[in-house]
Amino acid sequence: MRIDVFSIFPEYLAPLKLSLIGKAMDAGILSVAVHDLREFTHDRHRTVDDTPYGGGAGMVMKPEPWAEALESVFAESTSTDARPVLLVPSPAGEVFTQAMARELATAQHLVVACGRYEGIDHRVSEWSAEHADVRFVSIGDYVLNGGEVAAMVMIEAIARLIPGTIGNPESLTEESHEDGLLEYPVYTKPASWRGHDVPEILLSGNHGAIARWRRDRRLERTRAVRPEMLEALPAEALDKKDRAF
Ligand SMILES: Nc1ncccc1[N+](=O)[O-]
Repeated sequence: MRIDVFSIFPEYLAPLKLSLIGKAMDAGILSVAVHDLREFTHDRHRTVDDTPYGGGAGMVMKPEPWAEALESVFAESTSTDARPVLLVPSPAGEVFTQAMARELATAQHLVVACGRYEGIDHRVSEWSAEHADVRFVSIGDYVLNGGEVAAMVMIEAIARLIPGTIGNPESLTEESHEDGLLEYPVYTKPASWRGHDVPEILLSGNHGAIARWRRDRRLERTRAVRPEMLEALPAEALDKKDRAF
């Protein structure tokens, strides 16, 4: 997968080079390029914003720098069969979920437009729709100062699902939100620590009982913290023992 991120604060995206994403990039599984939007301006002040038509506070990002920036990578989209996906982090977007991360992990080319100020001139997304699949996506119902942090969140959630990125794919199976239940509590040595002991069952070596215990903890935690997730589960996802729990 190729990811191109555009921002007026490219240094905000520097942490992407660390840890898993860094390794995936070194392994050639993933390429992430961060571009400075101001490289696509031509005036002395490298202007990217202007006052909003219709009045109102704040500034709006001008269309032309964005069009030149996006054009520079839309054209390079290696795969002719799949159009690039343009992700626009926005509080007005569809909510980002694990299911969406899985869907986007199959894309060949992701382009992320990090807006600042009051947002990007809407015509940019209209124009982009001729060249890419445009998705406005929100990471949550709160307002950030720009799209950069949201871009980091989404890129990490997506990139870690690309085969080969995570060392042990097994570790992806029983994670929160992967199959509709929250994950079970985890423990490691020492067995007894400051008066708190690891649940006996986990030391028993009885793998069937351990699997049941873990499943019960997942049901318990999901019911306590996210009951709506339990309601949303398809009937066949819960076996008889689950329902008895
Ligand atoms: N919540 C947000 N606030 C500002 C920009 C982007 C955002 N988001 O969720 O993607």
